[in-house]
Amino acid sequence: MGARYYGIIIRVPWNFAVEISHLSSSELERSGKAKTMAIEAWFMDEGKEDPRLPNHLNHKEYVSQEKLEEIGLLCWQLNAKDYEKDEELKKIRETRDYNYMDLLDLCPEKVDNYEEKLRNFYTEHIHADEEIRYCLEGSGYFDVRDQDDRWIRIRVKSGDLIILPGGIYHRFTLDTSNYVKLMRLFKGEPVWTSYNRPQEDHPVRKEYMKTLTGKGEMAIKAH
Ligand SMILES: CSCCC(=O)C(=O)O
Ligand SMILES: [Fe+2]
Ligand code: NI
Repeated sequence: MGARYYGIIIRVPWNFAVEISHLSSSELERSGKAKTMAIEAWFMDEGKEDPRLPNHLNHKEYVSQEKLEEIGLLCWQLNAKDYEKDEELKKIRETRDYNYMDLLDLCPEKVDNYEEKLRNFYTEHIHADEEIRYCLEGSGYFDVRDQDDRWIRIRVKSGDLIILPGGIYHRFTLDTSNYVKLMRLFKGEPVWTSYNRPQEDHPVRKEYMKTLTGKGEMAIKAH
């Protein structure tokens, strides 16, 4: 005799079901107590002159963490004051093999060729590897391009850890506070090489573009 079917139907609130179906593997990967509260991000008005201002659109348009994950970004909020002993950070580093670490104190007294570095940071580029930055003090803006090539501005402040996937077009600027202290993490020997746009033939760029298409197709199938 086969298993008997008792006809139990579990009703799941509709929006709860939607939330689960939209849980990305990255969200599932993020375990532990680290807060996954959305980091602040918005679409940029590209016509504005001062890159260090927030440069919102006239009608502010914020970007969700889910949207950021769609384009391959990951972010956590940790306790920056405790970075030397933080178990959450330790776990992220262990899980993702980030064995390299250094600190970048972005001020003219501590950085050689400060102005030139800032200019390079704000020149649209990609890397062959992930860019992992953990903001310990101060703040700044990471701008990333979305699927439609629009700039999304991501505000990082003390406690924000952000991972940009290899191949994503991005840039960085200080904000009007003019100071940031960042931890840089890396898997193995660090490579900081930047490839300025256009890089459509770069193999890592091509791989990255495939991850976007893949997600698009899945989304269509799921509907
Ligand atoms: C100041 S760290 C962020 C700048 C950047 O994109 C990079 O270092 O590659
Ligand atoms: Fe970069
Ligand atoms: Ni959907």
